[in-house]
Amino acid sequence: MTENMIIKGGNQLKGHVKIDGAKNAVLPLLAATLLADKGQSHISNASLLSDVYVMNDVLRNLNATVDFDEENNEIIVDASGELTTEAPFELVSKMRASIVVMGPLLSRYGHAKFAMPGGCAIGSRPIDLHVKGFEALGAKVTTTAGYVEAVADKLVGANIYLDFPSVGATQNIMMAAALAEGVTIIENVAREPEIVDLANFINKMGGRVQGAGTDTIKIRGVESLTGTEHTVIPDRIEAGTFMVAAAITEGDVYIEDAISEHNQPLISKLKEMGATITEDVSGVRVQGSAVLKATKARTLPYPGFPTDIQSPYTVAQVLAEGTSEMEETVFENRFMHLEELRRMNANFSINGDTAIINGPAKLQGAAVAASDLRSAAALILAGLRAEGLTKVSELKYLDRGYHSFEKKLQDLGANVLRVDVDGKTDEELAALLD
Ligand SMILES: CC(=O)N[C@H]1[C@@H](OP(=O)(O)OP(=O)(O)OC[C@H]2O[C@@H](n3ccc(=O)[nH]c3=O)[C@H](O)[C@@H]2O)O[C@H](CO)[C@@H](O)[C@@H]1O
Ligand SMILES: C=C(OP(=O)(O)O)C(=O)O
Repeated sequence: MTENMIIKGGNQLKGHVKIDGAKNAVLPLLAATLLADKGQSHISNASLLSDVYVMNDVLRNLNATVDFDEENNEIIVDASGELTTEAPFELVSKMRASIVVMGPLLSRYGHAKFAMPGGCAIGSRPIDLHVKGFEALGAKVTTTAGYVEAVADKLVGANIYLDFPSVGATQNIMMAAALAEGVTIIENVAREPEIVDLANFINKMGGRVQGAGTDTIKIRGVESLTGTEHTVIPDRIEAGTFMVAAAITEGDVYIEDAISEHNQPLISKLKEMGATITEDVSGVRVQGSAVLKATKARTLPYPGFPTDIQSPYTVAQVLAEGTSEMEETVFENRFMHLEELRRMNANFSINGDTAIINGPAKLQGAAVAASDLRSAAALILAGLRAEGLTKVSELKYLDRGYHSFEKKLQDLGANVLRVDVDGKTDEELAALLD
């Protein structure tokens, strides 16, 4: 069976969509549950994403008990028994974010051995900053035969400066320091909302983390941590994806649970394009305009324009009148979706880390393949504005970060279906959408 998303463009999106819990928040929260040697952790608003299932398996493989109540989006983790401290290649290779499990294991047991995560389609993804942090806390870190191993008799608080505000390194070091002796100060840390969510969780467990959301985090190590209850923050990238969907279809969509403060760069860029955006405490309403204006944007760590919304947003730039620019400064290979969009009639050139996009393109439906989760979303958005049939393959990427994406789009009036395309002609597929 080969599933594709098939789309016939032209419909304006109208109505109301509710955002799920953030992938990039729930994954480190699940890792942090391993810090608790007492009690259970109850994580609610956990989205049914393939990455979440993989992280649950990573925890189970380490000997934690994990129950996923899918009806209620709640994950209950009991890590109070003895855990193992090694994660094999088969699991780590499924999801590089599993590396954030090292910090909690090192903190609690003074040992963690993990298969080195490789790069991925969006770029090389080293872990030197994670390692530097572990070493500063007193661990000896070695890399042999594809595994990275950290060992410490005792972790002791330290001052650490990150050369780049890496999200994963900030999380890993924060968790490693949670049970270390004394005070750790990490400077030039990532300031993403998901970092704040993790700090709040550790503090509810009995930890002492200050400053999350600023560029310096201070952690006072404690003796032990206890499982607690926590609700995952809404996914700002899923919210942003629906904001773009509304803007490019001249739609009118209320995105419930979108926290506008978490999406300011995107909101301001969509307004610059001509969209009308109204923010309130429960969500964000986006009304698209008939003509989109060209913009220039550059991805940066938070609170800059997020790299994860870059691919969906460039679809709006492809459709905008005039010459737009997108500079990608975080990952070196994150324009793969544009090459697929070229097959749908997008007009652009790439100069180093900048895409120069000439619009407005009159998009034509085509068969296109996703190469990472945000390119999957971007190609589906492009299909919403393309003439004729668009077929997006490699949906395994989409499932990493978007739950029920097609259902949510259908509810907003999009002509989209997720179907097994094996043995079906384009005419047969197009007929399914009529
Ligand atoms: C699960 C999760 O939360 N994933 C997010 C997280 O990934 P992740 O935590 O992997 O991203 P980082 O912030 O660490 O990476 C950003 C940049 O720093 C570089 N780097 C990182 C670590 C390191 O030790 N050395 C180093 O050079 C990376 O190669 C990359 O160029 O933040 C990214 C940047 O916002 C997002 O795109 C991902 O969606
Ligand atoms: C790049 C992403 O995730 P990950 O770091 O898990 O690959 C993303 O969410 O867009």
